[in-house]
Amino acid sequence: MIEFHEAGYGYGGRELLTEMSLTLAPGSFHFLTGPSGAGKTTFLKLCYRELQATAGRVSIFGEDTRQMERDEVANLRRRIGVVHQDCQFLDHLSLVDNVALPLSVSGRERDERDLEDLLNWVGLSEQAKAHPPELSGGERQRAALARAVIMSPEVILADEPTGNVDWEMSLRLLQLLIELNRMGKTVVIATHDLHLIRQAKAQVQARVLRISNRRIQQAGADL
Ligand SMILES: Nc1ncnc2c1ncn2[C@@H]1O[C@H](COP(=O)(O)OP(=O)(O)OP(=O)(O)O)[C@@H](O)[C@H]1O
Repeated sequence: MIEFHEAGYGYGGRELLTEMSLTLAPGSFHFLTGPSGAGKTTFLKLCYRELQATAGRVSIFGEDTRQMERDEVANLRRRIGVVHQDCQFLDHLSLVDNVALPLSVSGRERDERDLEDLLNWVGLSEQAKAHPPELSGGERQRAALARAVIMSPEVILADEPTGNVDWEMSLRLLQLLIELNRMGKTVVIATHDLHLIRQAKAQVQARVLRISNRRIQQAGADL
């Protein structure tokens, strides 16, 4: 589904990530961990071709991302839902309009019933008309997850989806991501939270990738 072949990423003469070879198989569940600044967000950006590898190659859905035209990139992005670290909402739009935004951007029709079901799934039906600044951290994170899945993507990439929320809300978000995985979606979660990883491993077969010294490694059973 997403394959790294000796891929690396550098900028300004500095190599941030190097010699990454790995496959994120369809339906797999991965955690991505590593110290702050190690390159987790950068790795996720390579997974949805927000960035291009500066060495080696990354293939997404069997396509080499190096020679992609703009419309190919747009097509690929529709198949990948991203939960950004900072959520990035438009504050003048209501929560439901923010969640539905990817539909209007891609010219798809919006089905109010589907939207209602989706907000219900993330427990935000009551807040549908609220504006982002009125939402709590946990509500924002759940709204960001709803927006990431509105286009029925095959892959969900979540960048610190449980940052700034309490443990109870972290577990709730984790359950939603596990449900998505059980529906067959490929899930990658970047997180510092080792408790969350342990919790997930009790429920789902998750691989843990750790970025250390610019390289990505599969973490051992100690996690
Ligand atoms: N194109 C670029 N130009 C300059 N700096 C960059 C570029 N790409 C990444 N960086 C830097 O590389 C480092 C890794 O960033 P990244 O956000 O991927 O790390 P991270 O592991 O997600 O960190 P955190 O856990 O703090 O979110 C940061 O210091 C970032 O500022």
